[in-house]
Amino acid sequence: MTASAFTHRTALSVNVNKVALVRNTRHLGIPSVTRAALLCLQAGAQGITVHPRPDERHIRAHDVTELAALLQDWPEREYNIEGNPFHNLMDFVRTVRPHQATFVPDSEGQFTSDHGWNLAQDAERLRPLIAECHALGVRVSLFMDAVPAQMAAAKAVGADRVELYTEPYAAAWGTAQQAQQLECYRAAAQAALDVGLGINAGHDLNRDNLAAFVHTVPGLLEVSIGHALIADALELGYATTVQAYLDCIQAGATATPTT
Ligand SMILES: CC(=O)[C@@H](O)[C@H](O)COP(=O)(O)O
Ligand SMILES: NCC(=O)COP(=O)(O)O
Repeated sequence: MTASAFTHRTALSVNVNKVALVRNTRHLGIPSVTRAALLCLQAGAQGITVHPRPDERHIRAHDVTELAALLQDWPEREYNIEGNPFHNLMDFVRTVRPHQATFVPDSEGQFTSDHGWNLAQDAERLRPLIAECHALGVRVSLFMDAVPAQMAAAKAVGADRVELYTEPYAAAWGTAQQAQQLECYRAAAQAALDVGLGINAGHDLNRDNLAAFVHTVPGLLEVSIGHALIADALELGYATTVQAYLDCIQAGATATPTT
């Protein structure tokens, strides 16, 4: 896969972790992760994101390879794999060579991502892994807190982009801290731009808080959104789905259904 084919500004990459989470509660293969990804791509999403955690609570190894095969049929769309490169991420990167690897400093079994890299501590360990990704043709984004002073360190270690961790912004949405939080992200993005980094963002972005973020944060290349988007997809689809089941019941009551 080549990163250069992907040029859309403020792309939406749909994180399908939560589809796998539901799928994993039965052995029936539904809902299908690849089918969900296909529907998102058909609906216009510019990319697909997964975060295959070591405990496989949601995305499993076969999902990563099946999604890579799907993305081969969508050459202008982006495949982004997130994870800790000191745990399982690099195995996926070496096998699949996604357009982008997002390095996230999660511990094994972590509930969800809740902080960015401490580069004062981890830069030297990250440097060779970033170089390996580049040798494989894979862009590297580092998951970072919105701290302007950290952006030069992200550039210095060899990252192409940073993904700004947006949970603090999302938590401040609708409170007196909203404007102050937005300013933190604007300043962090400007600092990243100033040193030549691309800017991604994600975590708890949703239909309420997204527009102001896109409007305020300069140079925003990509947002990856999973939890809220999948929840919305469920709710926005209830009416159609309930009607389809009522139609089945009606069909069974009025005629002998074909088997
Ligand atoms: C890096 C990031 O913010 C997302 O990958 C988030 O951690 C999703 O992971 P879960 O779906 O396991 O919460
Ligand atoms: N990188 C963030 C991501 O992929 C999705 O995060 P969330 O929307 O599930 O919080």
